[in-house]
Order: sequence, then structure tokens, then C-alpha cells
Amino acid sequence: MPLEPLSQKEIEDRLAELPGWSVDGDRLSRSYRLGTHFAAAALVVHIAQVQEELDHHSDLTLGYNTVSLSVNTHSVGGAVTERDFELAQKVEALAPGHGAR
Ligand SMILES: C[C@H](O)[C@H](O)[C@H]1CNC2=NC(N)=NC(=O)C2=N1
Repeated sequence: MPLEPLSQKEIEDRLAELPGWSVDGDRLSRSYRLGTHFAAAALVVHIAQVQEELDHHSDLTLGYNTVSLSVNTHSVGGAVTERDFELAQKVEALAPGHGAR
């Protein structure tokens, strides 16, 4: 199936399964808080590894003890697609192991 922008209803259904994530305009986003700056940096590296594996890349921002991601799909003109939610689910699965909340 070719990649297509998700409808508003599809986005709402997927967001209901992903507490902490939101869609603002045409981007899927979430921020995490960690215990230390170094823990936050380690989470960034882990997310970067997953993004390389998926060949799908968020804008990923490291703060003092925060990590923020914002993603959409460039190849459909910058809309939210299934690929963005796939990345979000993978990040959700690994973040607790870093103590992220
Ligand atoms: C050639 C390569 O597969 C593409 O450029 C990938 C890489 N990472 C990407 N990341 C995101 N967020 N959207 C894309 O459409 C995208 N496309």
C-alpha cells in the first residue's frame, strides 16, 4: 500500500493508544523528561539508532533533562502517516528503559 496522509479520525484513533503524544498542525510530537542530562543524551542516541533502522527521522531535540521529538513524512509533502506512528510506538517501547517519563 502506498503511504498516504492519515485522516483526522485515523489520527485520533492512533493518538488514543499513545498517551503523551499529540498532533499539532501536521506534526506528531512528544517530549520526555529524564533524570539527568546524560540520560537524556543516551535516549537521543537510542532513538537515532531506531530512526536509522526505520529510515524515518524525527526532529530530535536534547535539552538539559528533556528529549523532544517531532515528526511527519516528507515524502507525502509533510503530513502525518502510519510511518510516524510506527516510529512513535517504537520510541514509546524503549523510553521507559531510560527512565523517561
Ligand atoms: C531516501 C529516504 O528513504 C527518505 O529520504 C526517508 C528518510 N527519512 C525520512 N524521515 C521522515 N520523517 N520522512 C521521510 O519522508 C523520510 N524519508
